Amino acid sequence: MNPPPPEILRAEGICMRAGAKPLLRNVDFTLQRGKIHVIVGPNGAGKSTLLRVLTGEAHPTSGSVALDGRNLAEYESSDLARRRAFLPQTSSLTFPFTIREVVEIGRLPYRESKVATTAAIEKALEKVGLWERADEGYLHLSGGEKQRVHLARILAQLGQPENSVLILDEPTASLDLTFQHQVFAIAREWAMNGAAVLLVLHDLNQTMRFAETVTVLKEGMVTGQGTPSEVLTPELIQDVYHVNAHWVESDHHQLLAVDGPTSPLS
Ligand SMILES: Nc1ncnc2c1ncn2[C@@H]1O[C@H](COP(=O)(O)OP(=O)(O)OP(=O)(O)O)[C@@H](O)[C@H]1O
Repeated sequence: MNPPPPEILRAEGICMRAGAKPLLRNVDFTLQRGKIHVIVGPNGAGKSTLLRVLTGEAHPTSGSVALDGRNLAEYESSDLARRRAFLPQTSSLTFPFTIREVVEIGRLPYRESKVATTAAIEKALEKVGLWERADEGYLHLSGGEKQRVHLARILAQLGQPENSVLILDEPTASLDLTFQHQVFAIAREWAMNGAAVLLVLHDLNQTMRFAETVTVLKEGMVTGQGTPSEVLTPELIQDVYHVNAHWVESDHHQLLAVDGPTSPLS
């Protein structure tokens, strides 16, 4: 059997408005199997809005999103759920579930035996370091622990990695250093197994280190797209974030040294 084509998701000419306010302006975007793509941009640039369009949660005012050449709207919801999973910045859940039960929600798109469900839950919870605590209540967990449970839930939701798109919105925001690295290890592992991984990040150091390709959004428009070292130049950073900064070589990585704002914030 031929391997699937590298491109898995294509968004073309995405425009989104809220009333008269343009949120996204003519955004083009592709995701490749086996690669980590990162979206960066200032607060309010439209990153989360774009993710909601790419997952099919929000409908663009114009433009289209296709997964393996088929418009998202043409997929059965359970088929789509097995193929793309989305971790939003925050997930609200107020019912007194156990950790295991929250992750089990990820298996709803599957018709399978109890044994298979338990195995999938265990595998996902092991990845985020919470298997030992599977029977604890979810509601009393810390913010970072809850986020790890939801990460396990969406990992459990996905089927074959090479047919999957894993989308995480600021996944490291509430995590300590250990679990930040765990999230990147999970993202890398899924990409190595053939998934397309899409992350929204604010940290340009993490972006430089983990992204194969990057899209920079500013005021709903793409202002840069390509490899991190091509795109994240001091000039672009100054234009987008209004700070003077330069990259410094450090052992195996590049680190961003921020010299300060280009002008005082008003
Ligand atoms: N339904 C809506 N109605 C009106 N405005 C909206 C709506 N959804 C988003 N916006 C606005 O669109 C802009 C982009 O929001 P979005 O959440 O996509 O930004 P973001 O780049 O993810 O920001 P952050 O980095 O702060 O998370 C914001 O100004 C937001 O207030």
